[in-house]
Amino acid sequence: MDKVLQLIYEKNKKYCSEGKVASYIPALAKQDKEKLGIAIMGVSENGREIYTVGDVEEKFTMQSISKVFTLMLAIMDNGQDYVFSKVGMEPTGDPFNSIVKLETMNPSKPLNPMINAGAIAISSMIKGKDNDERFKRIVQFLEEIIGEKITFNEEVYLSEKATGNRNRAAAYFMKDVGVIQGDVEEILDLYFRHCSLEVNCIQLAKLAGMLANQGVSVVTGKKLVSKEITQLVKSFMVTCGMYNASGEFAIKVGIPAKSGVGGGIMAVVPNKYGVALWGPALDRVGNSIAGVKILEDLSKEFDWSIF
Ligand SMILES: NC(=O)CC[C@H](N)C(=O)O
Repeated sequence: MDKVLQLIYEKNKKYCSEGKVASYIPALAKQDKEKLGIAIMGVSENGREIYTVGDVEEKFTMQSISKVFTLMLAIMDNGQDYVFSKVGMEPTGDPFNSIVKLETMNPSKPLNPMINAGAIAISSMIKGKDNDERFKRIVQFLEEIIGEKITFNEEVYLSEKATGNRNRAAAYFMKDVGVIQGDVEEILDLYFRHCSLEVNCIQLAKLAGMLANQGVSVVTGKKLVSKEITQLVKSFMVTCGMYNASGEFAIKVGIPAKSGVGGGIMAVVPNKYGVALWGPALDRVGNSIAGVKILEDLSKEFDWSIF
């Protein structure tokens, strides 16, 4: 694995210069687009080693990858019936921050929990006496999976909070039509906070490992999520995880994956590997440009497609 990984890394490094770092969140524009890291965590009982190459120790913000974990918490807090009475299960051909379909859906609800509007609605369902407690529960959930502390990027959080007006528009619309209850600014604040949680590739591979391992932490061996819920979120990752490029990704790579505009991609090879990529240079839909190319090569090389 190590040798192949190195070759695939070298072959695809050039794509970094073809992409662009996200700049609509001003603090993300400071990221170095030449960074690239890959971490692959084995999940089988006798093969829990971790293979790495590149910038795997450096932290980046999870952004949309955090939506997978808030969705699991919201389902554990409220049950599937409630969650999906407010948020749909269908993919979209529109960008992740689009609000165009919010008004035309009947009944009015966001298409799925992986687009921004859906994830904001999911944030409103996380239980806790106040925002600090809700945020702490998200952090603790992630820490339980990887068995170590998770950090938070205050600069990115404040930057998005100051500029995230499209998300604000989606949230106020959803309040108006009854998709979300409660204080809109508080809900947005929780959403911006969980998007600004930081991981490195090694930690992200461990998070993916829990999903590959049907809800059992590969670090602590603790069962944290039911198999049913991990299947549900992996299905969303297949149909909606790579934004409006999810169809092409399913054809070319064929595994559940979720990307974030910080340049991270979390991918899952069921029962085998938790996979993490990080390259802040993004393609036109907002996925790590080198990350997607690397996943295509890895999937071909190791026959990862689930289809
Ligand atoms: N695609 C993403 O990673 C989007 C997350 C980002 N925080 C936003 O709301 O725009």
